[in-house]
Amino acid sequence: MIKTLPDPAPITRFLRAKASSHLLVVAVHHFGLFEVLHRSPMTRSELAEILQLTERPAMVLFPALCAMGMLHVDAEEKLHLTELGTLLTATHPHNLLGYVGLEKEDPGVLELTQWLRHDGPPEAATGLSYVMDADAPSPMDDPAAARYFTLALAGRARYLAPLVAGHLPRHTGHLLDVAGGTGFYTYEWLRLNPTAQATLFDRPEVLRVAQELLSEFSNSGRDGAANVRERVTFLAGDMLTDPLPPTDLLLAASLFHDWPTATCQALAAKFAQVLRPGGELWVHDTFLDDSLDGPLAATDYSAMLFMGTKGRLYSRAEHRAWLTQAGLVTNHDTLPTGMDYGLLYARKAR
Ligand SMILES: C[S@@+](CC[C@H](N)C(=O)[O-])C[C@H]1O[C@@H](n2cnc3c(N)ncnc32)[C@H](O)[C@@H]1O
Repeated sequence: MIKTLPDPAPITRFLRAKASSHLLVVAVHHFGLFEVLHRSPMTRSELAEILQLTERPAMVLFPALCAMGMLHVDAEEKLHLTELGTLLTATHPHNLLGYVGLEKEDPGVLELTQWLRHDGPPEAATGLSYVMDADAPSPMDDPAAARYFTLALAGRARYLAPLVAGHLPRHTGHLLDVAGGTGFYTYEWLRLNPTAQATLFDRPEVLRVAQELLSEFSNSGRDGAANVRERVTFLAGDMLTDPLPPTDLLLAASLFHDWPTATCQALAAKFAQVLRPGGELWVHDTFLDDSLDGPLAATDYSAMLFMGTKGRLYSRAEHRAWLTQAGLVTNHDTLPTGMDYGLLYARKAR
């Protein structure tokens, strides 16, 4: 049935398209970015310093403006205005500053400006979804909010999980699905691997919802679905601080994009440690291009994540750097799944 469905990517692209609009207005009218670059091309870090942006906001804003065709990156890694971008500078006789300025007081634009300046909400960690750490109470630990946010991901997981499971190795061993949410990625993989075992690791309130969804999955009548239940262990915990069980395969689906770079590095190292020799760490996510200038679907998604979590989207090269630092062996395979998502993986030496 899944194969006959259209890829829902256009829906999520339109859903997130407001991010481009808001980022453009912020850059033009609240940060003066186009005037700065009009005076002189410069590297990302030089521009971030002038605009007083830290790494995460800069890595949301600059790739987005490149993806929109307003900036480009030269061979020396300097950002320039494109010819289109110069239409947003005051000295251009045909500039559109007044027209774009009609949106500068839009509440979404003002909120994004504030978040980019603070690298997050002005009051620490309030309003963040999908993350649980020591900074503030998490909605993922509130029964109603955990149910709401987990079920919000169910449609995406139902579509993508069979595609992900089809790419993951066939195995008789153990899969650890960290921050597994609904559990659909685990259930679909176990269906294809009839003697394997899996652990779904997440917050306790999320796992309550995942157990209900497993009942639905087990009773679906699909081939191999009925005996999945007896091969899943639900393990509640905090992936940042609690020990994780040893495993042959580890799946990190839509996980790294919720966290800042330093946390991603620490998690990659922790995940690598629990892999058995020859084990594999699989990442399922949307990736920025390694050139950090698109694609637009990714830069819009990255801005939406910036406004809701502690993370952003990262490039494959950024992921591979963490995995290599963690002692794993990476490769250059790119495995698209759907909805602008893809897989990458790294192996632990035997
Ligand atoms: C964006 S969702 C991804 C869920 C699932 N992997 C998917 O792709 O549908 C992030 C998940 O991370 C979980 N999470 C956040 N902080 C966590 C923590 N400290 N320990 C364990 N899980 C955590 C959340 O409860 C949520 O289910």
